[in-house]
Amino acid sequence: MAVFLELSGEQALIVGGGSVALRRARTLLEAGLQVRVVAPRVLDELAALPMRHEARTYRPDDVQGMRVVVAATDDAAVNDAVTADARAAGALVNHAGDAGQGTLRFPAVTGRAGVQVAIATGRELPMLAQALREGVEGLLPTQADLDGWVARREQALTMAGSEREAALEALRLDIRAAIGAGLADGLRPGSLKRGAA
Ligand SMILES: C[C@@]1(CC(=O)O)c2cc3[nH]c(cc4nc(cc5[nH]c(cc(n2)[C@H]1CCC(=O)O)[C@@](C)(CC(=O)O)[C@@H]5CCC(=O)O)C(CC(=O)O)=C4CCC(=O)O)c(CCC(=O)O)c3CC(=O)O
Ligand SMILES: NC(=O)C1=CN([C@@H]2O[C@H](COP(=O)(O)OP(=O)(O)OC[C@H]3O[C@@H](n4cnc5c(N)ncnc54)[C@H](O)[C@@H]3O)[C@@H](O)[C@H]2O)C=CC1
Repeated sequence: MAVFLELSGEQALIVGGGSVALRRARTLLEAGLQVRVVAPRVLDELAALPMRHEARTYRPDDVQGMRVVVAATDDAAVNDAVTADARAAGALVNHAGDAGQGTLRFPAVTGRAGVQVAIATGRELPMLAQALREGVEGLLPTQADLDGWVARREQALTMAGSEREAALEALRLDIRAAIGAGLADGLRPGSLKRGAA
């Protein structure tokens, strides 16, 4: 199920301190969560982030009170245990090595000016998610586009009856045309390579 979560200010636990933990820490901090990391060793880039680090191995009571838990150690048995403990404690949990055990999957994300696009492949194929993300990036409207469209929509909503419908339809067509222009640009000959012809 695809949803956008509003978890600003909530507590998150990341178990593990490697490159996956670093990616998850950046995502969670950007979303405004308070991040605690439990791992004997963490990457320097992770240590530099505004999070609390406890330099030790995982203990089952670490998940208590957490809204989000990430199991990202290099030990599959530990990740399995963290995931089971977190589920039992009612937290949302991501298992880095076997996402199907958890309740949270992390998509490839792109966005601009509040518009967000998240991509999941329904399997473990991150390079497809990354390629699709790159394809979508060029379609994102600018802040000025968005401001103009919001103003036009608000104006249309003050109208009544067929006038309102016509104004909304004109806006819909203009938005589609703008996105379509971005698509056409991305599909110029040679810009999409499907392997040897
Ligand atoms: C299930 C999922 C996790 C989940 O949802 O919890 C998952 C699983 C696994 N990834 C693996 C490997 C890598 N993943 C990345 C990068 C990303 N992986 C992401 C998502 C997901 N990865 C979810 C499915 C997404 C989907 O397909 O819908 C992205 C989009 C988001 C993010 O993680 O931040 C982010 C790109 C962000 C961006 O650029 O926008 C890189 C680095 C790179 O490519 O540069 C590598 C190393 C290269 C390689 O191996 O490909 C492995 C093998 C591990 C092993 O070695 O055993 C597994 C596990 C397995 O396959 O079992
Ligand atoms: N979802 C994804 O996109 C990806 C998932 N993976 C999976 O995620 C796992 C982790 O990958 P990396 O971050 O590259 O690992 P890594 O090897 O760089 O880091 C492992 C971390 O786990 C910590 N750790 C080990 N035992 C622990 C314990 N008992 N308690 C707390 N911390 C402990 C270590 O101190 C270290 O910080 C991989 O084993 C793989 O299964 C790997 C690459 C991408």
